[in-house]
Amino acid sequence: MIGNSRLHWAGFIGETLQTWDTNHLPAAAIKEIIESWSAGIWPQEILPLKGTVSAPRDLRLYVASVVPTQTELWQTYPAVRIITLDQIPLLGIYPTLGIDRALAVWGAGKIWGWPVLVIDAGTALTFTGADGNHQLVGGAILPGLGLQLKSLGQKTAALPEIELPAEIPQRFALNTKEAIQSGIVYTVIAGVRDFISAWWDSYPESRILLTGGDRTPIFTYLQAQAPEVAALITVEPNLIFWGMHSIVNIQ
Ligand SMILES: Nc1ncnc2c1ncn2[C@@H]1O[C@H](COP(=O)(O)OP(=O)(O)O)[C@@H](O)[C@H]1O
Ligand SMILES: CC(C)(COP(=O)(O)O)[C@@H](O)C(=O)NCCC(=O)O
Ligand SMILES: [K+]
Repeated sequence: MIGNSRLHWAGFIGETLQTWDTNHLPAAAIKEIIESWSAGIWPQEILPLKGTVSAPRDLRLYVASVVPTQTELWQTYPAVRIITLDQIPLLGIYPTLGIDRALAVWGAGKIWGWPVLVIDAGTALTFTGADGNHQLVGGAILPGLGLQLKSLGQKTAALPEIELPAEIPQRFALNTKEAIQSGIVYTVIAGVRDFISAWWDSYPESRILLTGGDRTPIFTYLQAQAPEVAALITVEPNLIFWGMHSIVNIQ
């Protein structure tokens, strides 16, 4: 899965599933990976994996991407299959829906049941809901936690670029760093709670799944602010891969 910040990898290697993340890769690295795979060799220097790893010649590669320039780099690999929206049986998809959102909500519904709401805390923070008929209800998109911190740091003169706090911060802060942390954390958690509550108004029995690179901090803050809500949320790092797995199997 090619996201806006990183590449998310899942490999069925022998009988086991391994997952890992890398940065976006430069064209030269991708060329090397493709040459290795074409020769039946695992490119261990670029994609280090646990254990001894060989690769079947022309290893099959499924790519879903929300970054077209990155997708393009993989298209020279003969065994690549690009997953596109038309392959996802979700009803009511609109043409510009992110493939990551479609795969995540499809994977969530397939495994945890419908209706379902997915919260993906990645570069962007997205909500994506589908009903009992596997029909997209809709969703919302806002800047993710990292992007909010980064944009304040980069677009102001006086604000530093800081990290997310490990625990929920003090709400009324007396220094700049904690004021930024408080502002972002409390408004995002309030927003997340409001979207969940609005979703439950319409779909009271619905499962809610939380995924994405910032799932752990979001869940930690939610547990501190609203433990009764957090207790009803399922945190699942591999939602998109479950979606991909299901799509790939039905082809
Ligand atoms: N090693 C890491 N590198 C980059 N971002 C990370 C890392 N670990 C956690 N994150 C968090 O993950 C978020 C990006 O989420 P992710 O799901 O990886 O993005 P995307 O799928 O959009 O590429 C960032 O805001 C950052 O806070
Ligand atoms: C909203 C997104 C940028 C999220 O991407 P991510 O944070 O996972 O990198 C991506 O799903 C996307 O480009 N969507 C297209 C617009 C839409 O879904 O309506
Ligand atoms: K853009």
